[in-house]
Amino acid sequence: MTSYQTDVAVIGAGTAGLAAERHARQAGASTLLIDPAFAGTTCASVGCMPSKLLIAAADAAQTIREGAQFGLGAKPDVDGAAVMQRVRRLRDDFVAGVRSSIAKLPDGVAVTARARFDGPGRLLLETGDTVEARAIVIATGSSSLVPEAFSAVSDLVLTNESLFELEDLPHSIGVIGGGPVGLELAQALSRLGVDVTLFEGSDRIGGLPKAQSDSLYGALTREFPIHLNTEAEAAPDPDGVRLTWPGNSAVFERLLLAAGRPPNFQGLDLDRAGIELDENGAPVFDRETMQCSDSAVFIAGDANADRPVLHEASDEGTIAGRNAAAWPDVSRAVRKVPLTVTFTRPEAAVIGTLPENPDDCHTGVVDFGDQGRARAMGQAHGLCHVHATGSDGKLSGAALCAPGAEHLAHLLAWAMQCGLTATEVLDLPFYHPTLAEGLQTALRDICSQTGQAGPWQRDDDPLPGDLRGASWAGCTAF
Ligand SMILES: Cc1cc2nc3c(=O)[nH]c(=O)nc-3n(C[C@H](O)[C@H](O)[C@H](O)COP(=O)(O)OP(=O)(O)OC[C@H]3O[C@@H](n4cnc5c(N)ncnc54)[C@H](O)[C@@H]3O)c2cc1C
Ligand SMILES: NC(=O)c1ccc[n+]([C@@H]2O[C@H](COP(=O)([O-])OP(=O)(O)OC[C@H]3O[C@@H](n4cnc5c(N)ncnc54)[C@H](O)[C@@H]3O)[C@@H](O)[C@H]2O)c1
Repeated sequence: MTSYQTDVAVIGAGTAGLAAERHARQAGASTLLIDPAFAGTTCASVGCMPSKLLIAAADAAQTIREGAQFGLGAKPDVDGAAVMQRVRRLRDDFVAGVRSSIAKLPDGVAVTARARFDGPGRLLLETGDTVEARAIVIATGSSSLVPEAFSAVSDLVLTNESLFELEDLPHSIGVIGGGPVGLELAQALSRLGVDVTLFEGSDRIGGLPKAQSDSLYGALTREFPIHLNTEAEAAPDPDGVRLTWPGNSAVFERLLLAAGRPPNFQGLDLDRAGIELDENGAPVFDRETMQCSDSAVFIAGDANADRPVLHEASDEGTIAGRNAAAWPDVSRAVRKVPLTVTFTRPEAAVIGTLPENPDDCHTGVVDFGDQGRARAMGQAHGLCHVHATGSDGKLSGAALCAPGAEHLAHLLAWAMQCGLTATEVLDLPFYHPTLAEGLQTALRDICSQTGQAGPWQRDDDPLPGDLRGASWAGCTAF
């Protein structure tokens, strides 16, 4: 048995945990990074990267399929086994990259074990070893929810952990859950020739506002059926899984569960950590310090379920690691403008803060069904709302369903983080003909609502490109 003593112990070697350990060590603390597998992060192994690899194959198939509208005749001939092989081959490269950085950790930092709390500042490892730490970072990530209702068909159930291991694509699949995971994978599989039906228990998909959810629903249901407000029941069938829902039933070869990803708290014995837990048993924490109450415990990444996306896991790990090393001198970080992108086609994105009451803000609208570049590309579909507050029309939030939304979302997030108003963004260059040009429509809309003149209408109009008078001209983020 080993009794480890360290300044900072980090539980979980995912994106958040790796960042936390690195930053605690760089701040001069002794560190331990504890993980049962060091599998190379959820993102690289079973999350962001393999899903985007599958989507890339689906995009290639769809480009061929959509050739007809341009006068091109061809049909995709999908070799499912080859598709899955490429997904795994490139995925393994990404994982190898993460593992090689783990291998470069200083000797003795990485400890292979599952950890649980044994008291404030104390961990018990499944190996029987113990850890005493001045501060502890919880970075245990999240896992697919597998509702009890699907236990009778568990041998045919897939999650993001098993899907990418398939040797070949199934003929048909029922997808449970219309969040980002379900939508991205359902559309990719459908475009690769799998017969897909998706079931979403609520009236919206992608966690989007109603208008963008409706717009995305309209685009996706041209490709595969989506049943909203529907929780299907599953039963074994000689040919696979029988799903039954009001008024209907169908048999699928496989079932993909994408019903949410609760934090990995099982077996962590959080009640022994000496921290305050909320009514769901999750640690109460501060988003700007990642500190749990006023304790020496910090929580980062999907484990805190606050902003469960990759770049936030990395940022939160950084904040948690630095503060764990400095504890009790904890500093507050300024968090970035929230940004999420769902890689469906069209993509969906949410940026900043959306208004609870539309009357509280100015809202500019762009209909991508009538946008020049989108029409030229044969992808004219989508709806974008840009919100602004105050009499000056400062951008505060946006929701997009649009072709190229992954890029448009970044432009809007960067503008929001720089504190720009609609009229200031309109002073920036917009190339023609681009999808970004579409945003001008929404921005002008906001200008007309605030009474702020857009460029070319002001008495003191600067010459195009002369930004010296703009309030953000000294913005250090650029
Ligand atoms: C299919 C899919 C696609 C996604 N696509 C995107 C995307 O395109 N863009 C994006 O931004 N985000 C995406 N995400 C989300 C993103 O992957 C996560 O937000 C991110 O990986 C979370 O990192 P993490 O460090 O919190 O968790 P993880 O990387 O999951 O790390 C947690 C670690 O904790 C370890 N652990 C758990 N319990 C214990 C314990 N008791 N003791 C020791 N170790 C423990 C685990 O073994 C694991 O190594 C996707 C997620 C999925 C599932
Ligand atoms: N592109 C990206 O950035 C990306 C991609 C994938 C995942 N992620 C991250 O992973 C997180 C988890 O995504 P997710 O899609 O797994 O979860 P989610 O919680 O976002 O969505 C799950 C959906 O399943 C539905 N649901 C739950 N039980 C159901 C049932 N029995 N029948 C029908 N519907 C049911 C819920 O109503 C919900 O809409 C996301 O919040 C996101 O942050 C990000």
